[in-house]
Amino acid sequence: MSRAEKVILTNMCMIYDDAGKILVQNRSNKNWPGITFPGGHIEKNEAFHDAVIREVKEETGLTIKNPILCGTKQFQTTSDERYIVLFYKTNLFFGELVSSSEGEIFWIKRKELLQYPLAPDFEEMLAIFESDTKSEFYYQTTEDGVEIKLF
Ligand SMILES: Nc1nc2c([nH]c(=O)n2[C@H]2C[C@H](O)[C@@H](COP(=O)(O)OP(=O)(O)OP(=O)(O)O)O2)c(=O)[nH]1
Repeated sequence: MSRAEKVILTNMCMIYDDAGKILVQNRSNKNWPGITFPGGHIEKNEAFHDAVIREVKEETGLTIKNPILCGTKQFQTTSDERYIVLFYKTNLFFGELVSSSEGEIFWIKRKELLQYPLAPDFEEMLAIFESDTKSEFYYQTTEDGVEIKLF
């Protein structure tokens, strides 16, 4: 029996600077709207590293260097696909900030993040981006529904 499964691969990148700021996107997509980090779908035959650099460029105008894989997020879609988000972070970037149709891009102070209308469960995702001991955000399906697990 085949062990292959349907998977959707995406990425997301936390870009931060040395002054305590992070770059956020106000997603205009009605599907999972709100403040989040830039990112998008990984294309067929594309290295994960190249995909995050491309998505950040498309959505922010910035060119990032040395994105570091720092975690994952997963859930099962209603079409029974495994939806995977690869989390990256970097403080190396250059270029001019330009927003895309995906949503406005702007710098905020990290300590003020919770004052913004975050995308659903983004605060828990951020815990993974910023943790040295946890690297997985997982929506676990239980008899009572779905719960967030951080591993
Ligand atoms: N649609 C959706 N996206 C999510 C969820 N959780 C989560 O981290 N994401 C992230 C993964 C990606 O960074 C981004 C995918 O957004 P999208 O589906 O609008 O894809 P996109 O248009 O940005 O992708 P692309 O066409 O530019 O390649 O959102 C979620 O529950 N639903």
